[in-house]
Amino acid sequence: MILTVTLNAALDVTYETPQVSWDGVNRVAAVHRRAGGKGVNVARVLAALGQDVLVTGLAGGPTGRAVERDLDSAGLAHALVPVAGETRTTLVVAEPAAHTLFNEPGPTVGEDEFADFLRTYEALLREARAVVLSGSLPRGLPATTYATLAAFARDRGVPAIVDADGEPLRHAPDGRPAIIKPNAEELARAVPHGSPEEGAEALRDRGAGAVIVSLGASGALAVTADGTFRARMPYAVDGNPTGAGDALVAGLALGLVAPGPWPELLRRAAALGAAAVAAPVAGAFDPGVYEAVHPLIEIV
Ligand SMILES: O=P(O)(O)OC[C@@]1(O)O[C@H](CO)[C@@H](O)[C@@H]1O
Repeated sequence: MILTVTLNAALDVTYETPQVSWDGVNRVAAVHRRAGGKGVNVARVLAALGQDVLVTGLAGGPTGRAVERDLDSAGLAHALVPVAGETRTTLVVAEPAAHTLFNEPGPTVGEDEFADFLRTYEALLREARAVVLSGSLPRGLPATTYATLAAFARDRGVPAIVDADGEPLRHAPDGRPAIIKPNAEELARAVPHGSPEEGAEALRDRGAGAVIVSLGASGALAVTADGTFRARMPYAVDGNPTGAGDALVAGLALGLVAPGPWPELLRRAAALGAAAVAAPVAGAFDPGVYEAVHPLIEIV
């Protein structure tokens, strides 16, 4: 199976509204509530593609239980390690032309709780063909956490993908993951000087096998051992971009369990990202958009 790790799991709430009045009362047209956090979204996309997946991470309190119940009802296998703190809620305010996110920081995790997680992680790695390490870290965990988890997996022969921001992204190459996937803003924060290509090369020089930069409607950039490739999108897909990066990561994870030429892997990953924009909530994608856009993506 493919293991996805969501240390800062969330109950994702999406409010659809025609227009927000920031100093007034807003009536919400539609509400979606479901288990989220980036690794959960990756797992949803992989499961929809017929892959065997398992969700792990940390969950606590009534919100953590709501996350587990929602994973059960989605038919997603999970082994979330309990923590004393309360799992967070994230909120997307979705207007037709703007999507505003409010991400709570999440619980504070103790050393003993993380040690419990490591024991579970080690056991699950024995069955894993690839591991995805995604999203923010809850308070209490060091910025080296993803580097540690990637190195742990690598030592056991399991390739890892890291999708992180800030200090955890800066440290990620130290764990020598197979792939690091920042978006352009995250990459610019981690490597402030130079172009996205130079930034990606810098992360690769420091230990990542490949660096894939998601560029929103402009596609993606891949700096790999086989060369540098760009996915150019034929058109911009309208919708909710929240979770598009997670769908792209799901595509990259497929490439770790069934390797192929980078141009093909990148085209599929970029098509999944675009198809996720067409779905109203993170973790979903529109198969029709995927089929339509996939053959039109140019790889240069
Ligand atoms: O706060 P993080 O962990 O960086 O991001 C969390 C989050 O906003 O990312 C997903 C979209 O990628 C949402 O489903 C989710 O809750």
